[in-house]
Amino acid sequence: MSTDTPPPVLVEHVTRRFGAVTALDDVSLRVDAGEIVGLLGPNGAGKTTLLSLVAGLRTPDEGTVRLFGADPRDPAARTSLGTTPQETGLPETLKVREVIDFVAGHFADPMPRDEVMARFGLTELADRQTGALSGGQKRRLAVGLSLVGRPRLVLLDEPTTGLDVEARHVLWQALRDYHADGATVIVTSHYLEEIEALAQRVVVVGSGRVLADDTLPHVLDLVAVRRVTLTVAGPVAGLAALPGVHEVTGTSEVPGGTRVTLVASDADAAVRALVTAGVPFADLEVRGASLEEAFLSLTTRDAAVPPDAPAPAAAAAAPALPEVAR
Ligand SMILES: Nc1ncnc2c1ncn2[C@@H]1O[C@H](COP(=O)(O)OP(=O)(O)OP(=O)(O)O)[C@@H](O)[C@H]1O
Repeated sequence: MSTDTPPPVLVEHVTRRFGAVTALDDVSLRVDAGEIVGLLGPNGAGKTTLLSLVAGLRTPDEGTVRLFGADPRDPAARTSLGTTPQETGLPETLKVREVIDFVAGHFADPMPRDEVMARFGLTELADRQTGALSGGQKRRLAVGLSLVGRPRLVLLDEPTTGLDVEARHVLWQALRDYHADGATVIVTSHYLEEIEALAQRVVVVGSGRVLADDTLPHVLDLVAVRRVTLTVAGPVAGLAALPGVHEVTGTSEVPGGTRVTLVASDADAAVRALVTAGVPFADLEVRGASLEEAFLSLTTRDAAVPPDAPAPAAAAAAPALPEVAR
């Protein structure tokens, strides 16, 4: 492939608002051919909006979006695109094989029906009406349909939400196989597990901004936030400034002092600092934080940094994407 082949996805300084809500705020993202990228972020982060811009379903208020170098609203560019939205309506009375054939009829060189069904564990269900499929089966069919046209780029919005473990694994394997065949894949999820199963590169989106864009291991480190809960017999002001601590939450008065929870990226450093500083504490508990808390701490850390200030964590987390060689 020549070096000047346009990437499947190029998003530059895109802002998209819905009334007073800024769903995306100066977002840049480049995805090169053959990448499998996870978009990770809490509800309302802007993931679906970003995919809808890439798919040409919406237009940005500011900035540019290119799909294979073209305007995503250009039907020619979209012929290389396969998408599965969060919710898919399937014609209830059509059988699985009929729906696949119907979609295949729109493409010059579709994936054979048997191959679609084999990849997604649907072979036994070929003659079942889609209205009689389970949620997981419907989802597998919906994702399978997005691949019928052999797209070079696949956008999947929360492909396995609500599925049981087995259905989830079938879907993940099918997506990994399709990626191994050479496709570029972008998948959104709230679930770290899903992103871990699929993505090599992870883009963390929060409050409409790219908070991190890195390899899976680096992002796992970044979101490995801990909750350190302890009872402090004395003032708690100042705990937020301890090394490794992002924020102090859940303060309540209890016998013996104040019960506080520290959200920390480095619980060991925080506890060492507590001891070194001679903070009188008891009933220490250290637990893994939820992904939502990790997002929150990433968001607050990012927001706390003035735009011009050198910010190691935020700078490492959010490189200027178009310039970054991947
Ligand atoms: N059509 C719309 N009208 C008004 N607000 C919208 C619209 N679409 C999205 N938003 C708002 O934009 C923000 C981003 O939403 P978006 O659906 O892109 O987030 P998301 O990360 O995909 O969330 P989820 O994980 O819940 O799907 C949210 O605050 C949402 O309420």
